[in-house]
Amino acid sequence: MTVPGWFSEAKFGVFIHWGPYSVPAWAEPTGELGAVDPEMWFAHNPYAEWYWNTSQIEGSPAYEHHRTVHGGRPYDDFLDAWQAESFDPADWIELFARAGARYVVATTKHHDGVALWDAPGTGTRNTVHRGPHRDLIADLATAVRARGLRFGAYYSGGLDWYAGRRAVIRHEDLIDDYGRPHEAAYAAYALRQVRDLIDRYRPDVLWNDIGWPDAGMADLPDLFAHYYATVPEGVVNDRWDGAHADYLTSEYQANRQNEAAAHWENCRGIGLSFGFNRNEGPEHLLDPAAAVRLLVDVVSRGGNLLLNVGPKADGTLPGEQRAVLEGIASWTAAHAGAVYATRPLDPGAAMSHDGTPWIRWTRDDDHAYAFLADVPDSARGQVLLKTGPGMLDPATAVRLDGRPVRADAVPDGIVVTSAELGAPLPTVVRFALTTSRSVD
Ligand SMILES: CC(C)[C@@H]1NC[C@@H](O)[C@H](O)[C@@H]1O
Repeated sequence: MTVPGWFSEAKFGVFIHWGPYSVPAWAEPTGELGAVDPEMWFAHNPYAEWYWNTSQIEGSPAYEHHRTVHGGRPYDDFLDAWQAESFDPADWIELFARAGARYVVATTKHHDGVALWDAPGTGTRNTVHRGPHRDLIADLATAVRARGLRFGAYYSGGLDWYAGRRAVIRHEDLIDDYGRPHEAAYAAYALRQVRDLIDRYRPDVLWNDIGWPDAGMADLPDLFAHYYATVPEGVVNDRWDGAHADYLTSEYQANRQNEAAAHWENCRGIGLSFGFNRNEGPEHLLDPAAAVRLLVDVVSRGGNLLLNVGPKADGTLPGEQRAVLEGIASWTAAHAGAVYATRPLDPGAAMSHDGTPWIRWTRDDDHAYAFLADVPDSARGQVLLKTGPGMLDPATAVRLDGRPVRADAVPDGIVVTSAELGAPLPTVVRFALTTSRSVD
């Protein structure tokens, strides 16, 4: 499993889930994938992008909502209701870039089968011919690359409730493969669309989801060969039913075992949903400090964070989600050097710590970076960093935000003394790695 340098150095990407589901924008903020009782999941799905499915499960709150608010109208109506009248891709990408994102992955076709480009086989059921009347993938790819970021394409190969089987997925009668389409006709349909995405947009990331149709598995070696020939620095995720993976993915708290891989990416929403969910309040969203600490934790363990935004149907980013990205941006402005193009610090060199204080580490060739947060008042501005003997030079301690810091060697590490260490947003102290010991 190998990845191009740009991907391993990127550390942070932004995911975009945008589609007809952004019109109802309705789900129950039940909880995080991996922490919700699977028996509850489908009928109380917190993923607003699953609205077509959830709203067809009789007795579910989404079913009642769809009946009473939308009169049980066909889901297809939401494509025409989706106008994207305020869509300004450059504004989105500017915010993502300031927040420190190095790549952006956009849904090109989610499970509802609606394409955000003039996809072959969709006729007029796409955003070029209906709803926004725009090639949203071209708009986004152009804006992303104009800002110097990499562009990735998400494609739902394993589920397509329009071109594939329309089985409503309920827990109690869960079809062994979630009602996924496996027939040859759908496999050909999906293959043609992914090849079109490659040829038109040359995505730097090929992010497939929910696997690939059985009848199409034999097509994949040639598809990947074509992809790498077209995009030499391209990278492919792991959701192709085992056919191939340049890196592994985890989602919220699910598949965390994949984070032991050499290359991995954790993805989640800023809230509990990928598509915009009007029912989410501040209590359901990461605040800036939690988002930064999630990024730091993932990077300290050698992964990338792909953090999702769910735009509204009009093309604006929800204010609460913008605020989180702005918070990440202001922290990143002073601390980028401790995050990007770094790698995990050998556990033997220094210990991370959960709780109070919260401690994480990264390193580059010459320095180690300690991230400190939630230092209790009782610590009176002092934190013991448990480090291996002679690995870090306390005399070289520098706070990246420029505030004064003192570091003293003690028998089992280094004591750092500084004011205002207790912020929920991490304070970063940089140390020179001594040449006396290799810490790799
Ligand atoms: C991680 C993200 C891409 C999620 N994958 C599983 C989907 O069912 C979900 O809606 C979302 O796209």
